[in-house]
Amino acid sequence: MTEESEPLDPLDLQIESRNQRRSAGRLWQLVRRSTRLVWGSGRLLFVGLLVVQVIAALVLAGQVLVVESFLSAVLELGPGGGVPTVLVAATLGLAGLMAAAALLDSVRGSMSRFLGESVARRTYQDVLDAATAVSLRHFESASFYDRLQRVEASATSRPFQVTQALLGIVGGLAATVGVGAVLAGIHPVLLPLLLLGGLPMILTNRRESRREFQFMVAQTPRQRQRYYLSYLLTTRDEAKEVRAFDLGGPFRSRFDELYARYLADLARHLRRRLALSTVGNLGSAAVLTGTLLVLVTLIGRGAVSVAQAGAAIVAIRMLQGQVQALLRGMQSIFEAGLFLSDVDQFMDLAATARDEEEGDPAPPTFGEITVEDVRFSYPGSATEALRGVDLRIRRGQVVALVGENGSGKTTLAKILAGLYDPSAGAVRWDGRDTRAYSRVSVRDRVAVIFQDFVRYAFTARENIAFGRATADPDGGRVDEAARRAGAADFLEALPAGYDTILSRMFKGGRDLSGGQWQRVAIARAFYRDAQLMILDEPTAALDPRAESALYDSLRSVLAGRTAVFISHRFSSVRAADVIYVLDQGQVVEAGSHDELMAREGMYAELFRLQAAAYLGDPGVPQAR
Ligand SMILES: Nc1ncnc2c1ncn2[C@@H]1O[C@H](COP(=O)(O)OP(=O)(O)OP(=O)(O)O)[C@@H](O)[C@H]1O
Repeated sequence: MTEESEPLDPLDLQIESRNQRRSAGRLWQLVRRSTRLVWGSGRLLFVGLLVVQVIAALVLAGQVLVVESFLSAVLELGPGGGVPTVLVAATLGLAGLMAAAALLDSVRGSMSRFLGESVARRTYQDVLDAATAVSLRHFESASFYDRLQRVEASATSRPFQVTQALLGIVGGLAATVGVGAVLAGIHPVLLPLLLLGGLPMILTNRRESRREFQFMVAQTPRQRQRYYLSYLLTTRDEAKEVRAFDLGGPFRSRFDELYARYLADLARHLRRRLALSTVGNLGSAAVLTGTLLVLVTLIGRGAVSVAQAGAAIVAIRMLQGQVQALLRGMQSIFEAGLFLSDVDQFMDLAATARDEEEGDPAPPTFGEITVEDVRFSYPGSATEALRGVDLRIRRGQVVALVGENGSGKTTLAKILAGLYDPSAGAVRWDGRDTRAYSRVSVRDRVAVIFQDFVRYAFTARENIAFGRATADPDGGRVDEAARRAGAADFLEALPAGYDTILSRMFKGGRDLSGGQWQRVAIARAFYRDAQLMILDEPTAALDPRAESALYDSLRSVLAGRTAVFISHRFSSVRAADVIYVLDQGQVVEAGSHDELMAREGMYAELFRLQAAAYLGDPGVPQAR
């Protein structure tokens, strides 16, 4: 897994160049971005919470005032005298305000939890939309997976953090202003002193959240390896092989090792964070001590009364909490801001992909598809998978692609299906470059089934009808597609017929054999009813009878449509109208079976090799 020799991945650079400035401007920008996010997810609740925050701030300020009158009434109490009305009122007022503060706190907790979940839902929707919209080429990049992992993880927790941070800032500000005004009223010098106490924390918080983000970025690749190992150890398909090869132990050890490294890194990271926050807290405590000393001096000089001093201490205590809430909110928003930029950049990838999707709709059908000098390299790969491929496919033809492993057949199929754009050269439909059409409309005209088609853990009907998922499933067409693919008999025999879930993962579900699954996948392609059908090794798992039946019926199923199929079985290939032989990313031969046999080239050699293996012809070598 050495990355050094690999070409630079452009997504890496975006993280490197991430702007990590901390300034009032950036804070303002983040507050606006977060407000947009929260506002878009639940404006009523958000406004309600802001109102609650402001009321809570007023209640706090009110408490300081009531404490002052309470203390002066207590100090004026003479021995043996009755309890004055003002003291009773102050006591009741204080108790009422404290109860109100506690109540507001609970209300705020419930409301903000619900709002946080609503924001998470909205973010998750956006992330999933973007993940399905991004260009397929991103799925070739490790950095893309790292970012996807971070963004997915952030999508559930960070919106909540952003919501809390915003509310913390608003609440902290309101309370600081309210209580601060009361404190300034007691003596103006106390307020700036107290606010100064927040400064050391501002400075250390900045570094702390930057460290946090860097730590997360550094951990993501190893974290993904860990998730992958846990996936291998807990998923059904992998369970067979993991047991057969007794891989459970080795995978567990790797998992443990990765976890241990993570914990060691986490411990180091937390120690550094703790050191930073200790410095910040000690700084604040020093300023607070100074403030209290000033207060004592002011009492000594008679500049404030004892009752005022008592109220000031309560106010200082409260303000300290509020200033800290404000700072925590700011830190949180900076911290979440780094993740929000991650999310935004992820969304940008999807926006670029959507641009690629723009263009005229592809024509409903075509007379001829030409592939002209097409070249293609996978992102991050130095070698070309296709090196100047030319092809001509006429409407109604059955075209076969053959060649040895890694010769570029599947890559060509992906390009024909509109999943990738060529790096150079063009694919033309009746002379027009397909890049002029929206890719989604090109893909709409194509039905493609890859070797590693997906086995959806949904019903048999859905597995077939996903061939055209934008329309409601059509029962008649599902039956028809299944019949043509030779899947109808065994699907009808399932406990709930076409409504049986094709997985043991869910209750009442049944699994199918490899060949049966392949027929379901072929039925999915038939159901799509597209002008061009691309089948990548469609019969690899079929028994000889099923394979022969499929090819016998292929032309009638196609009914004048076009098919491109990839196969290593020459018995199926020979019936194709045109066969293209690929070798190391280039077409080296093309023609019908008879023409290619007469040429005595690569095709003839591979064909004879396979035929000899079947017939046991001792005159032909059976392996190279
Ligand atoms: N996602 C990828 N990223 C980088 N290189 C890839 C990727 N997929 C395939 N390749 C490389 O591109 C070349 C062509 O691969 P391709 O899958 O098109 O071959 P193929 O002819 O379909 O092979 P097979 O018969 O084994 O299915 C190979 O060298 C392969 O290693």
